[in-house]
Formats: sequence, structure tokens, C-alpha cells
Amino acid sequence: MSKIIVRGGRTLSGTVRVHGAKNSVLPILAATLLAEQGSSVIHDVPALDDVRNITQVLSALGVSAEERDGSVRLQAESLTSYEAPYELVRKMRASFLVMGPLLARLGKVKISLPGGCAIGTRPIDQHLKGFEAMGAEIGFGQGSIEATVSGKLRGARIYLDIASVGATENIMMAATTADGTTIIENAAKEPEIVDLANFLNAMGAKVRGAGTGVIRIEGVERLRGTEHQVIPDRVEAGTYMIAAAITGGDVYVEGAIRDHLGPVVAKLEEMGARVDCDENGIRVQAQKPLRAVDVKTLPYPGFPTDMQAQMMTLLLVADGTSIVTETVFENRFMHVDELIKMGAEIKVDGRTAIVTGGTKLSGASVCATDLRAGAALICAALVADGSSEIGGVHHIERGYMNIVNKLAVLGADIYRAPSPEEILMQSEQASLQPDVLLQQLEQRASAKADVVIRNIQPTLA
Ligand SMILES: CC(=O)N[C@H]1[C@@H](OP(=O)(O)OP(=O)(O)OC[C@H]2O[C@@H](n3ccc(=O)[nH]c3=O)[C@H](O)[C@@H]2O)O[C@H](CO)[C@@H](O)[C@@H]1O
Ligand SMILES: C=C(OP(=O)(O)O)C(=O)O
Repeated sequence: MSKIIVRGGRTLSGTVRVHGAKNSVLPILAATLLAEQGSSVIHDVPALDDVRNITQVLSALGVSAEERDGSVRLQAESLTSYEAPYELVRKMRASFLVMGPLLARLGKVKISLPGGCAIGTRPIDQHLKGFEAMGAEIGFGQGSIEATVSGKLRGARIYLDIASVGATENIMMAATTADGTTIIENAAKEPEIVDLANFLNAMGAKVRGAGTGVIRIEGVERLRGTEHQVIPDRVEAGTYMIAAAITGGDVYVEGAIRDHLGPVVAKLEEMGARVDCDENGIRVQAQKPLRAVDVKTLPYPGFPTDMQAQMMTLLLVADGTSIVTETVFENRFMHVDELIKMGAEIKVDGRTAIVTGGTKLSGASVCATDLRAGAALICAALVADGSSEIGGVHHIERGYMNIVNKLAVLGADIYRAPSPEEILMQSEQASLQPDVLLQQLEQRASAKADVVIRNIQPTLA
């Protein structure tokens, strides 16, 4: 298994640029299935495992995809299958987002049940309730769902019991070419919903109200391919903001949009960090001791659950005791046990965690159980005494592109140790002995960090 090794104690400074939002790009790639004419070009697509995975799902359905310099061109004029393969869907929940577009486009879909994951059971009842209201017949068998609709989907009024991001997106996509108007009540309001709606509208759809609790979709005859720039990743941005604050650093997060990060900015300011926002990004400086604050996760515009683990880690270095409440997922405190291995004092009671600030963290061997837990462990390792070894890197690489290089550029002492399989593969490609390659990789990792730090420091004058 690959590992991320961090030696704590470096103060981060410099500029880091965020990539396109994972949680926007996944539904947008699924939505390209709706283009009956022309191709779609999506810009600022991050090279993430999740993106590769959904692209493979699309290919299995007959979409051709071509990547160049972070832009992906997709052609979905002639789909060849209505079946999303089990082995791909099981790897990633978001691949369930092809269900709405396939129902709209082909009137038929077979897809495996996505199942739960480390952070919760994550049912899909609200997605299915929406499709049924629009006339789909849904059957279950052998771990998969088969849905059909005779003729076209019909517009319907759908009230979501939970403002689910995925259900809002799936239903919104299905409704674009339905007969009549669909109204989604208690819709999710996340920026990624707005980004998807903008993409759909550029394809010819008529979606109004995205970003509010009521979304109205008037069905149109057909959609065509278009070009779209994905919004910057607010969770990646927030993670670097926390990394800056936890090390008492000074970091400009280029591309971060203040309006998307309201609660994270507010909490950092309440803690005593200085946050300056301009139209190109957000600068975080945290040279003074930070204060404890309470945090409760909520659907947007509340504090994002995807930032809870990182924020909890920051609270470990604050003065005083903080209370963190997770209301979105029922099991999103898996990072706590790992943080405790590093010396953290945290007590969990149901959906609440009591975090004692000011405890010294020490380097340890820990494991990321999910994507944001992994980001939180990296943040903890940045301030811990000594070295930490973080496993479960594949979780982290689902959502953070080049995280090790980006942090190294900011001054972190961080290195990604490849797994034996990766070393073998790379040494074969480079025609080198595995131990020689490993030595080269290690030398390159530290040399690169030093060079780039020297270049970047003056930009923060
Ligand atoms: C790819 C993507 O965009 N992922 C994000 C998306 O996930 P995702 O779209 O899966 O999250 P949802 O908003 O659907 O889930 C929120 C809550 O609703 C529950 N629920 C959801 C659907 C349903 O049919 N029934 C039901 O009970 C879930 O179990 C969870 O407790 O939003 C989450 C909440 O902001 C984020 O953490 C994820 O990063
Ligand atoms: C939970 C997350 O993603 P996903 O819904 O893809 O599992 C996340 O991005 O933190």
C-alpha cells in the first residue's frame, strides 16, 4: 500500500491553486449522457480516481471521452448500453448519477445498488421516489435496480424528505427532457447544484431556481453538447485554508470563492485567524493562538460535512474546548480514533464530539478511512511532533489532485511513498531497478519542495 509520510513542524506559506470541483464534475460528466447531438467539452476536470471511474462508466455506456490538458471532450450521440457495470458502480457512489440521464435518454436503465460506505448507509430512496413520481417502474434483483418508463418521463411535483444533493441532481437531469414541468421541493442548494443547472441550461434545458429550495424544470425536446468550465473545488480550498491555519501559516488559496465558503471563513475568523478574500482567491493568516469554537454541519449554506474532519483537527490546536456536531451523515467520526492515536483528546457521544484543544499531537502511523478523514490526518500530521505515516491513500486520491506536491510547494515536509506494486510498475516503465527508482523518487521529492518554496515566497510580500 502507498503511504503519505509527513514530518510535522513546518509553517505553510505561499500560493496554492484549487482544481475544478469533484462534486460538480461528477454530475456534469453524468449529464453529458443527455446530449443527443454534438459533443460536450468540460474544462478544469481534475485528474482524480473518481473522475477516471465515472469516465469508465460512461465509456461502458457508449460515450467516447478524450482528455487533453485538463479538458475532456465527450461524445454521447449513440449510446450502446443501458447497463452501468457493477464492478465500476460499486467503486464509487456518484456513478449512481447516471441513472437519471439514462432514464431520460433511453427510458431504461440497469444499475447496481451503490451501497453504503464508511461515513454512513447512504440510501437512495429519494432518488427512486423522484423517478417513480415521473412514471418510472422500478424493480430490484440481485443487488441491482432495473427501471423502465413507457414513453417519456412525465413532469411531476416532488418533495424531497431530505435535501439530498445526489437526489436533486439525478431528478433534475431526468426532468430535463420529460413531458411537462417538474418541481423539486426541499431541493439541495449546494453550489454544485447551480453549476450542474448552468451546464444543463447551456445544453438547452430549462432549469430555474437552482440554488434555492424549489427548482422548476420545464421539459424540452432534446439537449445538445456544449462547453463548460467547472467551478473551483470549495472543499479542496477549505482544506488548504485549514492547513494554513493549523501551521500558523500564511497561504493564498487561488480560485477559492468566498461565497461558496461562507461558514468556513466565518469559523476561521471566530477562531482568530485573519481571512482576506478577493475576486481571485482567499488568503488565510493565523499567526496568533486560535480560540475554540463550536461547529455543526448542515446542508448548504450551513457548515459542510465535507469540512468537518479537517475543522475538528484545527480545533485540536485551539485554546479551549469545542463541540462538533455532525447532522448530515450518521457515522462521520471515523477520523477520531486515528487522531487519538496522535495524542488528540476527543470524546464522541452519538453525533457530537467534544474536542479538547491545546493538546500536543505526535506523529503516528494512521489510516484514512475516507477521503476527508485522510485530509484531516494530513492536517494533524503537519503540526505533530515527529513523523506520521498515513495509509488509505487511495481514499485521499479520490478527491485531492497532487495534494502532496501542493503542500510541499507550501513548505510542508511531505512525501508519497509508492506501494511495492507502484514501484515495480514504474521501474519497469523507466527500465530501472526498483531500489534505484525508489532512491530517485525520494531525492526528487525533497529537492522539488525546496526549489519551489524559494520561488514562491516572494509572492507573499
Ligand atoms: C459526489 C457528491 O456530490 N458527494 C457529496 C454529496 O453526496 P450525496 O449526494 O450522496 O449526499 P446526500 O445529500 O444525498 O446525502 C445527505 C444525507 O441524506 C441521506 N439520503 C440521501 C439520499 C437519499 O435518497 N436518502 C437519504 O436518506 C444520506 O444518507 C445523507 O445522510 O453530498 C454530501 C452532503 O453534502 C457530500 O458529503 C458529498 O461529498
Ligand atoms: C463524501 C464525499 O464524496 P462522495 O459522495 O463521492 O463519497 C466527499 O467528497 O467528502
